[in-house]
Amino acid sequence: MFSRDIGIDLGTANVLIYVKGRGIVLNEPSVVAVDTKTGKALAVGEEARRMVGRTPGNIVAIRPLRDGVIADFEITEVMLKHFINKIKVKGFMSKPRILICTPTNITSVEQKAIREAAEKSGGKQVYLEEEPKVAAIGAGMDIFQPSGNMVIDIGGGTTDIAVLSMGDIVTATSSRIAGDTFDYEILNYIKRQYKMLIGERTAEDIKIGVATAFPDSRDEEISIRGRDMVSSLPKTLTITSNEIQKALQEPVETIIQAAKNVLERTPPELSADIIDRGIILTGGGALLHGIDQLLAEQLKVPVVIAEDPMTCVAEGTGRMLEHLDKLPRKKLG
Ligand SMILES: Nc1ncnc2c1ncn2[C@@H]1O[C@H](COP(=O)(O)OP(=O)(O)OP(=O)(O)O)[C@@H](O)[C@H]1O
Repeated sequence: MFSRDIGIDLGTANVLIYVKGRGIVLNEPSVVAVDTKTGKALAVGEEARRMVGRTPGNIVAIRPLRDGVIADFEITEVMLKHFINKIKVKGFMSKPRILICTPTNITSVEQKAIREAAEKSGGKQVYLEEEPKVAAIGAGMDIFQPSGNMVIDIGGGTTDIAVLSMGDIVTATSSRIAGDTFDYEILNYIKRQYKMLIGERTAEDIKIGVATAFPDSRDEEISIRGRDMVSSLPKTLTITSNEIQKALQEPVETIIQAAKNVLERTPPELSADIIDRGIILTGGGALLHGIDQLLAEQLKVPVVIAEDPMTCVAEGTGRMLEHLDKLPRKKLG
């Protein structure tokens, strides 16, 4: 066993771990299945995700980071420990230095909790770094030059929007409207329109399978199953892209508005750079069909989806691990 530095994208939907010299070695959902009678964790990650919405009464599948905050400190710690142990078993390391990415708007209490969870999971030194900065680096932007770069990272629980220059954030905002909100809006739409209850997993399948953010740009159908609210019996429905585009209008508009606010607060020289370089979209929400097209139309700036938007943050931690010794003292644990 030897010590290696590791980077963690501690996301509300997925956790990715990057080991220096190896690349991404773990990519699992941020879910823990807990026995409510004993309080014990029964499964973590992919195994626990398969249980979401399908557990008997005494087992709950918890997403400890729901909505971009640490909703459950203890379970977050259990999850982190489990994942770090899992890669240790593969023989990667003893006491690693850990770089963890967090959303921009987390409180100092939450920062402390993440740091402590990482330390208790075996981290020798823990460094915290803001997610949009690392996402931009992972997407291949050179944020260390004196010029403006803009990134919109749409994750499961948070959307982070930032303009970066000379290695730091110039203007930024973080919103809790992201991938989970899209699922929630779809679930509510089906409830309102068809009086049918569906689970979160089905809502996500609809989003991936047929949804679009840009009107009339996608023409797909999906057959879904749920429970009829009137008869309480199982029911099958066909849902189309057009109706889901309308159901998602409000949260999509909120993200556009947040991006406009960031642009309005951006110094003009940097705005000019952003027109030249375009905005980079990262995070799983960047894969929402048509979101790039709509943002480009509304913001009047070119918009590009990163090559592999869901791994940008983890890849970014990988690049930052090369310079861990040079990170500012304030970031040291
Ligand atoms: N093809 C797709 N179309 C639309 N949304 C998608 C697609 N693929 C994944 N997603 C969504 O991306 C989100 C997860 O993205 P990601 O893994 O980047 O989030 P995270 O980093 O865990 O969250 P956060 O940044 O909020 O902490 C989920 O809401 C998921 O449904």
